[in-house]
Amino acid sequence: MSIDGTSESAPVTGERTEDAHEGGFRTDMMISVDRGGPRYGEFIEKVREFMDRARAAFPSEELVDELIDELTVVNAKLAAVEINEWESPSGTRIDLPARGNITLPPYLVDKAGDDGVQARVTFTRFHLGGNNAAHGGFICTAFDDLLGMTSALATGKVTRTAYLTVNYRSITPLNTELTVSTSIVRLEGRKIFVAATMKDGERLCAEADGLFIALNPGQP
Ligand SMILES: CCCCC/C=C\C/C=C\C/C=C\C/C=C\CCCC(=O)SCCNC(=O)CCNC(=O)[C@H](O)C(C)(C)COP(=O)(O)OP(=O)(O)OC[C@H]1O[C@@H](n2cnc3c(N)ncnc32)[C@H](O)[C@@H]1OP(=O)(O)O
Repeated sequence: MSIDGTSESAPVTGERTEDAHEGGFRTDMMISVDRGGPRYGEFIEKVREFMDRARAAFPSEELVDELIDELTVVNAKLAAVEINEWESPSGTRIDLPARGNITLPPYLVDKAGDDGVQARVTFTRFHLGGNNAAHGGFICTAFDDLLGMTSALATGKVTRTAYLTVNYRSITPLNTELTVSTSIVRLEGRKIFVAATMKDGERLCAEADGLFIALNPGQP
C-alpha cells in the first residue's frame, strides 16, 4: 500500500484477447450453470459473508496485520485465474442468487417472463445505509438489474438503462426477505418503459420506473 492509500497491485481488468462481442451487442448471453464447479455458489456465499463481517468488524491492530497477510495470499490466488467479464462465472451463473455476482444484492428469481419478474432480495450488513436500513444505492442497484433482466426478457435483446427513477417510500430493512415485482409498462420501438416495487410484506419500501433502450448491433 502506498502512502496515499492506493494499492500497488495492478488493477483487475479482465481484458479478453479475442473480441467475440462487438460492444454491448451479444446475441448469446453466455449464461451458464456450471462455470466454477458445483461449489462456486458456496464460494460466493463465503465472499458475501466476508463482506458483511468486514463491514461489521472492529479488529485489533494485530488482527488487521494478520488479515492483510491472509488476504494477500487469497488475492494472489484469484489474480492467477483472472478472466474477462464474458466468461467469468460471476454474473453468468443463472442458477445462483443474483447470477453469482457479488456486486448485486443477493436476490432469488421466483418468476421470470416476458411480462415481468418476481424476485426476493435480502439486504445484509454490507448493504447498510444507516440505522439498520439499506443504503439507497443498493436499492437502486437491485431495481436496475431486475429491470434490465425484465427488459432483456421482454425483447430478447441487450438493453441499457436510459433513466431510472427510484422513490423511497418507507424504511427498507436489513436481513429481511423483500419482494420485488417488475412489469413492462409499454414497448415503443427500442424503448422499454418499466416499473417495479419493493415490499416488506404488504408495506411498500421503494418503487421505481425506468426506461431501457434495446441496443443496436455494434452499440457499446
Ligand atoms: C431464473 C431466470 C433468470 C433468467 C436470466 C436470463 C438472462 C439474463 C438476462 C439479462 C441480463 C440481466 C440483467 C441485466 C443486467 C444489467 C442491468 C443494468 C443495466 C445498466 O445498468 S446499463 C448502465 C447504465 N446506462 C448507461 O450507461 C447508458 C448510457 N447511455 C447510452 O448508452 C445511450 O444514451 C442509450 C443507449 C441509453 C440511448 O442512446 P441511443 O443512441 O441508442 O438512442 P437515442 O439517444 O437515439 O434514444 C432512443 C430513444 O430513447 C429516448 N431516450 C434516450 N434516453 C432517454 C432518457 N434518458 N430519457 C428519455 N428518453 C430517452 C430518445 O429520445 C429516443 O426516443 P425517440 O426514438 O422517440 O426519439
